[in-house]
Amino acid sequence: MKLYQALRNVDKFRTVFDFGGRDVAHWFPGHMAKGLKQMRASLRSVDCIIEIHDARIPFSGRNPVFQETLDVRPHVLILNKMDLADLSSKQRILKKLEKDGVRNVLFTDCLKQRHDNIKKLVPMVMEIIGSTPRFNRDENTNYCLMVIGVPNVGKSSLINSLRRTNLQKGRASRVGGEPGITKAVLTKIQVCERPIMHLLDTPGVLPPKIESVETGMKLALCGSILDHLVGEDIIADYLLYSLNRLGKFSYVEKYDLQEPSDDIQYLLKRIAVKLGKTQRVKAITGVGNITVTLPNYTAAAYDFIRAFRKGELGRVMLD
Ligand SMILES: Nc1nc2c(ncn2[C@@H]2O[C@H](COP(=O)(O)OP(=O)(O)OP(=O)(O)O)[C@@H](O)[C@H]2O)c(=O)[nH]1
Repeated sequence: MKLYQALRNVDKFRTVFDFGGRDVAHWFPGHMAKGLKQMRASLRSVDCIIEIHDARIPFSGRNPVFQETLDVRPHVLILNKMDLADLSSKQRILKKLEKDGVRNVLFTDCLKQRHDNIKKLVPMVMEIIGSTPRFNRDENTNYCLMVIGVPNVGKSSLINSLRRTNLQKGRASRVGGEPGITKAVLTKIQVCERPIMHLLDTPGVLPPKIESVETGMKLALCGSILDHLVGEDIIADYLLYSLNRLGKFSYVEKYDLQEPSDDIQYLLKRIAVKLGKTQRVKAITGVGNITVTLPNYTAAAYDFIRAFRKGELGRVMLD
């Protein structure tokens, strides 16, 4: 995509997104409150909290209930899916997090077979625990960590990655493409032999109250809220708005457009035609029956969102 071509359009892009008076209350399934309660109850036996969040939204959608635990236990924030994130402003992110009291941050890509930062986690945790008086069991050399995070952020993948790295063992935790796959509450899984370290895997929990519709939309875009609860069409529109705002125009070439567009209907039509996601519908008109070809907007929206989540539309920073 030629930059000058794209820049010609910049004035045409929306500068704010119209959420159309949406209410996020129903995006938070009730069963998550139960998960949170169980996690709180288990905190006593935990030496360190590993909070995992999406690197594309380092400030949005972290559960404030998790943040409360920061004062209670040592804490590491893992910003996962770094392969999908534009980390050119990494220093700004780290500074802002530090201002918010988050000092131990690690960026990870859990899909990589061997990732250096995954190797760093155990030593980092040991150092943090070592510099904090151990609360409950001075003599005990076994460590217990709790992994927390919003749905679909990669908790299971992290655990599997740690086991691969530290124990040369395979999968212990089921990885899923849909939010809410980790259903069994608090499974204890060993991730290291020396020292003996266990992790409590927890179900993904969303904040009880999502701070704004925009935060909800960012969580949805990153796959933490079931698409149909929010609506594929609006997620796709928010994605287009975000890509344009960030100047990420690789969708133009991918979908054979002439130039960037801010019109989601137009884009979805093009995607539907390109991918053959169209339906032939019989229409009865005043002059007889005709067959028209209609784009399947929902299927096209889904494809657009999926391409983004696979990283095919470029790396982004949504915060
Ligand atoms: N690109 C990318 N994808 C990842 C990464 N880590 C995990 N994923 C993918 O994200 C999806 C969710 O991963 P899981 O490990 O099941 O996430 P989870 O947090 O355990 O999910 P819940 O059980 O729903 O809470 C899967 O499709 C993973 O393959 C990463 O570092 N990069």
